[in-house]
Formats: sequence, C-alpha cells, structure tokens
Amino acid sequence: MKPLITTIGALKELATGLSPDAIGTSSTLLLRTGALVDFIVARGDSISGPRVVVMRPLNEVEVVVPDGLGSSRASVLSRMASFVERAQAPGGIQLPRNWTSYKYNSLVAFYADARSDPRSTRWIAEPLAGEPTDVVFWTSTDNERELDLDRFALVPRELPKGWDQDFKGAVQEVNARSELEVVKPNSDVEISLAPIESSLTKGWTYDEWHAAISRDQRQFVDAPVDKSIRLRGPAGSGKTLALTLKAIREVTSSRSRGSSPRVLIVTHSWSLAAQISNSIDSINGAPIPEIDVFPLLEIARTLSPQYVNDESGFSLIGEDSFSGKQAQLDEILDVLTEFKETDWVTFRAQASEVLRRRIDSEDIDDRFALAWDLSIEFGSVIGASAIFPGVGAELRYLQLSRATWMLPLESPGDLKVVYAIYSRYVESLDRRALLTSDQVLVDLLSHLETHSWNRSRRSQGYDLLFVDEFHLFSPLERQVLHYLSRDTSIYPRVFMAVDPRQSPSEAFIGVAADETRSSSASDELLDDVAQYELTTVHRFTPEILRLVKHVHHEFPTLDLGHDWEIDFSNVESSKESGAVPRLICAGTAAGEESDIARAVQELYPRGRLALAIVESKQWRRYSALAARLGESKKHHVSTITSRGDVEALASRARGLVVGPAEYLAGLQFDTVLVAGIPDMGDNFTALSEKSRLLSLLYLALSRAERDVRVFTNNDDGGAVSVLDRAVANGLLKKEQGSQV
Ligand SMILES: Nc1ncnc2c1ncn2[C@@H]1O[C@H](COP(=O)(O)OP(=O)(O)OP(=O)(O)O)[C@@H](O)[C@H]1O
Repeated sequence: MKPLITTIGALKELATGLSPDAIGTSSTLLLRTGALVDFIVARGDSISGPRVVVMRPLNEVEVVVPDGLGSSRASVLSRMASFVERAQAPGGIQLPRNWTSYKYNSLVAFYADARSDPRSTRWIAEPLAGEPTDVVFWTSTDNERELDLDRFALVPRELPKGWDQDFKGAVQEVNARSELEVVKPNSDVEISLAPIESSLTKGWTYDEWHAAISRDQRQFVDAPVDKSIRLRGPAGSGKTLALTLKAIREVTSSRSRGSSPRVLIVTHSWSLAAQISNSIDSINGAPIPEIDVFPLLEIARTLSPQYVNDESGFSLIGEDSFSGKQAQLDEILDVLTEFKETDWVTFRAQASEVLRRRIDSEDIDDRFALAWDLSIEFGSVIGASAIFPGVGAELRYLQLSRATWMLPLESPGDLKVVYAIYSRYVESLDRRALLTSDQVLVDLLSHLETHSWNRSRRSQGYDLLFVDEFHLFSPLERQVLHYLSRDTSIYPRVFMAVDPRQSPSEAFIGVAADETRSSSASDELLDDVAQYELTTVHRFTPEILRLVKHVHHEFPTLDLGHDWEIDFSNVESSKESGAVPRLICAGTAAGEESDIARAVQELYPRGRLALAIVESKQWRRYSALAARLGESKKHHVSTITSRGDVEALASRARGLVVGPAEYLAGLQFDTVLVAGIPDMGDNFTALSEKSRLLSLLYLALSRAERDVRVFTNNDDGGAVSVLDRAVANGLLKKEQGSQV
C-alpha cells in the first residue's frame, strides 16, 4: 500500500475499535486518498501538530497496523499513538519496560502489541528531528522476518515525495467540517434543523408551551430566581425543555424591566448544546443574544484560554471522548504492568488480600476492570481534590474521608499502593507532555480565584446559570461553575436538571460526592437549594416507561440521599400506548448482526433510529456493523463517539445513529435498538460496575420515543438476567432471532 500520513488524534480515534471501513461514517475522521500518499486526519488536529507517517511496505489488508495484527488492532493503534506522544517529550523518548525497546541512532524498535502476540511483531520507527517531532513507522518485523536495527539502519530510507504538502489541506477540511456542523445550527436554523425542532419543540411559541406544559414543569418555570433550584425527574420528563423555557422567561421578563441579564446554559456535550440552542431559536422565533449555550470546557476556553489551549506545548488527554478515555485506560494499563515489574514487591505485603489479588491477576478482563477503577479514583477522587504528586500529597490523600461509592480500599497500605501508581501515571503523562482535563480545571480554578478574574467577571460573568445533565459533571467541574457568576456579593444562582440514574458510575460519584466533600465552595453552591420534581414522562410510551422503571428497580441500593433520589412509583407517561418493547435473541453473534440489519431495514423509513451499545468494550464489533450498514448507501449512518460530536443532530428526519450509549445522553429517537448488554447476573460482585452498566442500559432505553428493540446472542451469553426478569413480568416480548 502507499504510505499513510496520519495523526495522534486519528490513531486514537481508530483505536476505539472504529472499523477502518467505518471511517467514511465517522464524523470525527477524514480519509483522503492521494496519488502518492493517503491521509487520515481527525477533527481537532492542528496543522502544526506532529505528523505520523506509516510506510506500509508490507500491507495488503490492514490500513494502519501490520497485516496479521488485525485482531488486536485497537491495542496496536493505541501503542502507536502513545509512541508518538512520548516522542514529543524534550530530552529523548522513554518507553515503558514491557515494550522491550531497542535503539540504534535515531531508530527505535518495540513490541507492536500490548497483548501477547505469538509472532512477536515489532515496529521499527523513527522520530524525526524537529519541533514538533514527526514520527515514521518504517516497517515491522516478526519471528519469520527478523531484521536487526543496525542492519536496517544501512538501508537507504526515503520519505514519500510531497508527503507534507497536502496535510494542511486535509486538516483544514476536517476541522472546517466540524465548524460547519457546530455553527450551522445557529446560523441556518430553518433549513438545517427543521425535522428535529419540530419533534422537540413542535414549532410552538413560548406562550403555547407555557400553556401546554405540565403543572410541575410550570411551577419550576415560574419559580422565583432568588436561590438555586434543583430540578429532578426521570429520563424524558421534560427537564431540558423546562430549563430552556425558564431561561427564555428570565431574559424576557428582565428585558421588560429594562435590564439585560447574561444567562448561561451549561451542557455536558456539544450535541446537547446545539440542540438547546436550536430549541431557543425555534421557541423564540429568533436567537436570544443574552443566552449562551456551551459545554463547560468550551466556556473555560473562552474565559481563560491560557489554561486550556495548547500554549505551553501541553495537550489535553480527554475524558470527553471515547478515544480519550480509552487512551487513559491504556496508559494506566501500561503503568500498572511496569509497577508490577518494579515497585510492587516492596508494596505487596502491605496491600489487602483483595487488592493483592486484583493486581496479581494476569486475566485481561481483571486488569481492564482494575484500570477502569483506578481511572475513576485518579480523576474523581485524587484529581478532584486537586492532589498532584509533591510534598505532602500522599498524606493529603491518606487523610481524605472515603465514601461508599469509592473504590473499596481497605487499609492505608492499599491507599499507598494506589498513590504510588497514581504518581507514576502523572509522571508518565508529564513525560509525554499531556495534561488531564482535571489538571486543566484545577489550573483554571486557581485563575478564577485571582483578583483579576474577580474584576473581569463583572463583565464576563453571568447573572443566571442553568446546568443540564448536572449528574454528568464531576465535582471539580461543578466548582468551576461558581466562579462564572457575575455578582460576587451573592451566592451564584444555579438551576440544575438532574437524573442520577443516567449517570455511569464515575459521574454518579459526582452527585453523591457532595455529601462527602469538604470544599466549602461546593457546599455553598448546594446548601440553599429549592427542590422541584417532575413525575410525568413526555418522551416515551407507557410500555417503554414500564421497562425503564424495571431497570431502575434493578439498581443496587446506593444511598444518594433524599435530595437526589427520584420517586419512581408516581411516574407516569403522558404518551399514548404503544408496542411492548421486544427482545430478539439470536443463536450467534453473526445472527444478531443480521437481526439488527433486518430491523434497520424495516424501521429506517419510519423515522430517526439509534443503535445504542451498552457496554463500550463491545463497541468494536458494532462499529464494523455500522460500516457495513453504511456501505449499502441506502441508509445514512453516522457514528458518535465523543462529547464533541454533533452529527447526531444532522438535518435528517431519517438516519441511523450508532454509538456507545453514554454519548447519546440528552438525545432522542423514534426507535432505539439496544445491543451489547453484558451479563450483570446476580453473582455480579462489583456493585459500582453493575450500577454503571444499568445506568447505561437505562440511558439507552430511555432515548426512544416510540419503539424499543433489544438484541442479544448466545455467543455472548444470551439474554441477561435483568432482561429475563423483564420478560417474566411481561415488560419485554421475547422472540427468537436468527440461529446461524
Ligand atoms: N409538557 C410537555 N408536553 C409535551 N411534550 C413535552 C412536555 N415536556 C417535554 N416534552 C417533550 O418530551 C421530550 C423529552 O423532553 P426533554 O428532553 O426535555 O426531557 P429530559 O427530562 O431532559 O430527558 P433526558 O433526561 O432523558 O434527557 C421532548 O420531545 C419534549 O419536547
């Protein structure tokens, strides 16, 4: 194959398991085929960022990784991205021991795959001189094709002609595409978004909506704004709509009093921000300049760009996309392996039996689960408390009070082990010039505490803050909110919509964490808060509601406290009765895929359709399916894998959106196909993991307006117990799917 020019961002996106065939359906990636080289670039890439050249001399099948490593493509890609990041560190590249690397002049050879590869495939790569450091993957070697570095060094090496010429154009094209998608909703509302507006806001005016909404929604919309309000309600109960109406109301009533308030609506994702912005335009008949609608990190970027932008040469490793999260997990896995090989012997004796067993385990699933738990501990506990390695940091960590939702660490010895791994993790990020979003937020917070911000917030701050999907914000993110208010003499007035069930474990933590955190700022925000509750669901039918309630009852008891819980016994649906959700059980994984393809065929003409994948570990398989469904050209298929994706809002009345359930939060579709549900049987021990999976299932099911179909297959364990119980109670209609 011709050489490929790509980027760290593109490698990471491909490493999420996105099938190379699905690049055409991805809103994040762009593939450009040239005469001498091909390009794959990702949205968010910079023209001045490092370029990655993959020479592909031996490739016949695989697009990026060596042929023969297709089955571990994701981990190979992830390691490639990590190599390029490490190459950016000043003072030369340092690789973890388990990569078993060799160096010869500027050439580096290392194991291509993190998992065991019987052929022992190695890359021969070379960081090029320059700033940033471009990297070339010249070739690969394996047991059958051994090639020493010193011999390879004698072979003349030549980069493809013109390889750096079209790169700029490709990056500009992919970024221009995203800008269009984001900006278009504001500038070209009628044309581009009519079908969705009509389903969300029905084309009604504010007065029409005010007359039509339920009593509990109206009470919230009309409530005084002298203190903060928490609006609780299950999925689809009209929280977003009520927040939107209240924001409009406050602006128009202030205008009539001759003042012009600055109002901010904060969301967790770009897609929801764009949706709310469109709803405002539609309800008001025109944009309202006093209202800003943005994801939190975007606000941080406009307020104090020096803390968010890449000026220090550091870039952000994000949790706001599937690829960012995956990259973090991969990094923690590497750090864990290295820790086991070195320091673990000195720590082992002081660790509890449970933690010891988890760290000692060689099972890939156990290691992954541990990496996941550690990532939560690092982000939502250690990072959220602004503890970064340094003098006194370990002691502060040991003294933190622990709450039930946190990773059970039984002894100070356990905490010391976790802290040691955390320090290594931060060191390794540092070496690769990476920052976590937590670190950025902590820096931003210290800026927001300065006098200079205190002065500028009078002009740049907001009078009223609305926060949708409050349950998805980490404690740290929530602290930032305080400083965004304009008037420092009163507590910020924040109107937040929340449904704790929609929050996968790490963010669940965010909600419950308020009870355990000592930060006075956080307490102030939440102390004097009026409570409103919505108990009518407007999105979906009574049949879907019964299934959603069933999932709610399956949650392990998690004491979130009265202020956060929703009383599901009173919840009703205002929609007309519809079909009972169906469970289609196939004999094999391939059978399940044909069942899904058949359902897409049948349901596509009837409206917007989503395929929500509950367990993201299974995303890879379904992304390949999405690619095949898109290939037929009969369907418009888009994949959504980050908070930044707005493709799901594209201007189509029809279309299939495929994505991990967590990125579909806040959105709705006529029909939702749900797949990738792992077993969370009664013997399931990790309660936090069970809550995470149930909340993703709850989220997936509750995106549907009219129809739900759930797909399982016997290869992956067949129907899981939570679904079996739903069938036994008549909430799901079980059908046999394809058996081959
Ligand atoms: N009182 C109402 N009458 C009719 N339709 C309504 C009413 N309230 C909300 N809706 C509609 O119900 C749907 C769900 O509303 P919305 O997205 O605001 O719910 P939500 O509580 O924010 O959901 P989620 O938490 O799942 O994101 C939307 O289509 C909205 O237009």
